[in-house]
Amino acid sequence: MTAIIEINELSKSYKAGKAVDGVTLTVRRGEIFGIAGPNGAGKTTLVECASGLRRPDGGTLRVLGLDPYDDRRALLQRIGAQLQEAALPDAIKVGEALRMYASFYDKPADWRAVMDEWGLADRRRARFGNLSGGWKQRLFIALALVGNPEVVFLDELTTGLDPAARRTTWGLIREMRGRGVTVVLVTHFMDEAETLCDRLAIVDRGRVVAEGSPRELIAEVGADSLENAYFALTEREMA
Ligand SMILES: Nc1ncnc2c1ncn2[C@@H]1O[C@H](COP(=O)(O)OP(=O)(O)OP(=O)(O)O)[C@@H](O)[C@H]1O
Repeated sequence: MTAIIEINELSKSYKAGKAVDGVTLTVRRGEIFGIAGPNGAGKTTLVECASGLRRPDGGTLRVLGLDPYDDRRALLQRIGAQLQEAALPDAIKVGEALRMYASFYDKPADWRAVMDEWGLADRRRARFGNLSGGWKQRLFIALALVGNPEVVFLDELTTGLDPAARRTTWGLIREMRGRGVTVVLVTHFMDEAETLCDRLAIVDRGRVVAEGSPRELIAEVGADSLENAYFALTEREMA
């Protein structure tokens, strides 16, 4: 399988210290790849480096064959990123948001078709601020896809959702993969990673402590679930 993201010995420090400390990992085209780890492990920093938002201090990083920071104009045309809630004004309507985001891309998808595909047509005139958490997430997914990206980065997409909305969102993420989009998913939920991810990396203190399919990680430490494997791999954090 072709690598779509190749990260080699990547490091990034802030004033307080190293956030990413020699990370090496590969994401393959067409997979759902999870990044899990305790608070402050460096997951968001890693994703920000991969999507061209931060410049790493060391190591190499290629996304779709591009250097995310130096080639970020070209990269931004080919990736999708989940917005933070604050990125949209409450008053914007669903249809307006999709049309606006489509205009940022050279070769966008047909935003009306994306709106239909993701079940948002009935809410086209609804204002963002009036949507429930589940519908906001659905809009964020549609906005991440409106540029026709090859890779999508999702950071804690299901945090704060009720169980039904979470399950629906899992279905939407699988649908993305079904359409050939590679998905990088930062998550705190091991049930989510176990059911959704083809492979994942567990990151702790800026380093990858394990990488593989959920089954491989479970076998690596002889656990009975990914959650217990996660605790075994990161347990010194708990002490
Ligand atoms: N903009 C920033 N300036 C300074 N320090 C930062 C910045 N962003 C993150 N950090 C620090 O870098 C480390 C890694 O943070 P990061 O947000 O990448 O971790 P994370 O794994 O995504 O955490 P969480 O699960 O809590 O979201 C933390 O110690 C954090 O305090």
